[in-house]
Amino acid sequence: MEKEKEARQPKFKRICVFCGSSQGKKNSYQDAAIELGKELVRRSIDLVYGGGSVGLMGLVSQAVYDGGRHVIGVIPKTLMLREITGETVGEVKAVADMHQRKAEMARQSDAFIALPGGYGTLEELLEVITWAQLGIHDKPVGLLNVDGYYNSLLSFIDKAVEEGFINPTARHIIVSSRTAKELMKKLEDYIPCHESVTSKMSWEIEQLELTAKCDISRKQHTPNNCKINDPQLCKIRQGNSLRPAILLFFNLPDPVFRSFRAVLAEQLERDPKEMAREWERRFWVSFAFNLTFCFSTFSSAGSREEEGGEAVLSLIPLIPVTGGRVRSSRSFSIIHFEFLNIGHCFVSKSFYRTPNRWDPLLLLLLLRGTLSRRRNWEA
Ligand SMILES: C/C(=C\CNc1ncnc2c1ncn2[C@@H]1O[C@H](COP(=O)(O)O)[C@@H](O)[C@H]1O)CO
Repeated sequence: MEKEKEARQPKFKRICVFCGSSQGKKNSYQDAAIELGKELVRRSIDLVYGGGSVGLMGLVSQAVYDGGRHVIGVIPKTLMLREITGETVGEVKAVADMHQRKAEMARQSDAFIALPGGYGTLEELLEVITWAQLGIHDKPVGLLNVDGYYNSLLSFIDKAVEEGFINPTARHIIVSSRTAKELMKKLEDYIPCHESVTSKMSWEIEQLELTAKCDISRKQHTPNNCKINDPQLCKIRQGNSLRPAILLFFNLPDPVFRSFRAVLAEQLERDPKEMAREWERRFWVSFAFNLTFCFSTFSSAGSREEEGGEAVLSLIPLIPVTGGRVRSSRSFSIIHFEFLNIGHCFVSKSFYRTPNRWDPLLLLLLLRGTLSRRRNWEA
């Protein structure tokens, strides 16, 4: 029964559809847009698209909306005039510009599909393919090749592979098909097999660094507005405990722990082996620190945020002040402690909500995790 339920779960919750703001000359293009909308509905998938009701965009969004699924139209404020884009069905997300629109559409979706379209569609399609190649995301990208509309693009891409401009493994990023049903199936079966230029996590970290820097410069220019603008972080600063996060870190399975450490080493421009040795040397200091941390709470007392835009967290009452930089993204935050050059940890946002109370079970888990970590400490 459980298995059956699992099998019926859609693989994708939301799919982003790129398509023409014009309808195209052949009826088959319009039929395909409507058919794709209906296929999403049949599979209980919501739609993310560029907003508005013009062209194929209007047809696909109306079909999904009429089928009772959620529709999100992401649209730059300047394009919001009804004369330009028509009425948007469902939810409208206003963004500042075309760059933000693409980022938001990508962030909201689990996969991408391009229907026939013009420059706008091609640009959006090629961008998500490029992002997949660079490892920014690993979501499938499908081309609905209605009546062979994209044959020449696919031949061109094959030529670019032949001529050595596209890596043959990256050719597989594009999944194409002539019908919506078949395309959906292929997208569900898609497994990324190209060599990513770099890992998704490195991109997220890079993004966090940038956000942090932007935050800092924003704060320097607006001294009265220097609070970190993250409700989750505010929760920490109001005194929530991060103990389980530390437990998470210490109890991580070895391969995950090592890959975190490798990412950190890369970020800190350190030799991973040397860093592992240093962590080992400082193990007991690190353990004492984390233990203390485990029974302490965060507070904003002594925060140096105003000065440099960095969150300096006070651990009270056991350690008066220790420094740490907090970088937040949608899915996780990095609390990068600089206490004695140890104690780096990644924190899942969901852990912020933990009730702030002392729990002997947490201590046991910490000890268990720490000791097993100690045994498997080597690089
Ligand atoms: C030019 C026309 C209408 C402009 N209205 C648009 N409204 C919303 N989004 C648009 C519009 N035009 C382009 N886009 C974006 O580009 C993609 C489609 O562009 P294409 O060049 O038509 O392929 C689409 O996904 C939107 O994100 C009247 O034709």
